Amino acid sequence: MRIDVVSLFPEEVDRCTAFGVTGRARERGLLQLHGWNPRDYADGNYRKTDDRTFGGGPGMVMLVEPLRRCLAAVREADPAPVHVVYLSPQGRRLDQKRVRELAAMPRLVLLCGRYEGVDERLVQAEVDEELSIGDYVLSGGELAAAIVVDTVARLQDGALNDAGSAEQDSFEDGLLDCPHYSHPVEHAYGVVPAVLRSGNHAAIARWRRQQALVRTWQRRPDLLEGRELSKADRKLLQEGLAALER
Ligand SMILES: Nc1nonc1C(=O)NCc1ccc(Cl)cc1
Repeated sequence: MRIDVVSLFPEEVDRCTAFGVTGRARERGLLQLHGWNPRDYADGNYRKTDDRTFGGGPGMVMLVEPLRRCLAAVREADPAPVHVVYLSPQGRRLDQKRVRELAAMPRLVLLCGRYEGVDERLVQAEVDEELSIGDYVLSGGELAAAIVVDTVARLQDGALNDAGSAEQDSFEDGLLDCPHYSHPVEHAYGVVPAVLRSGNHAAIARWRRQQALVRTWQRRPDLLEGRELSKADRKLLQEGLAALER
């Protein structure tokens, strides 16, 4: 998968995705990341990329023309069709379902804004999708872009070892993850649940599913709204909640 990042600070996304699973996916060529700076496509001695906003008020707006030229160069750089994503608080909220869809695309272009915004005419003419990582305001779109790169990189074939891909499948079905434990079995902070050391894989899978259901019910009931739980899941959840009462 190829991702092109358009940003006044392309190195920020490069550095945020150069480590761990994402860094390895890049080293293995599972993900190619290219940075582009609209300042390289701006005119004049100051290579102006922003200017005052019409209508008055504080702040500057990113100019349409340097971005247009930059995006033309990005499209030109590879024959694969692009899907242009603009990161902003006005976008649709990113979730794992959309991450999976983005991860299956051959190319993504991530447009990172700075200042108060991007000239709306550029957004209307060039952007396929506006995405938000949450209801708060960052100083620029770069950290949001890095999150998109991270989430799609780990879904590339070969990015996670087998165990990792199994682990992410459990989370993928829209529930919160179950608790995890490792050595030592006994510690001042508590003991590892016996079922996890029983070697009974069916019981372990059942316990993990029950924990995921109970946690989701307690912490993120919104994830269960409008979701038809199977009979088995409903039983697991009820049993798990009852156990908390005891
Ligand atoms: N929340 C978010 N989810 O995605 N992006 C954000 C965010 O705050 N971007 C900051 C931002 C975005 C565009 C411009 Cl022009 C300036 C600053």
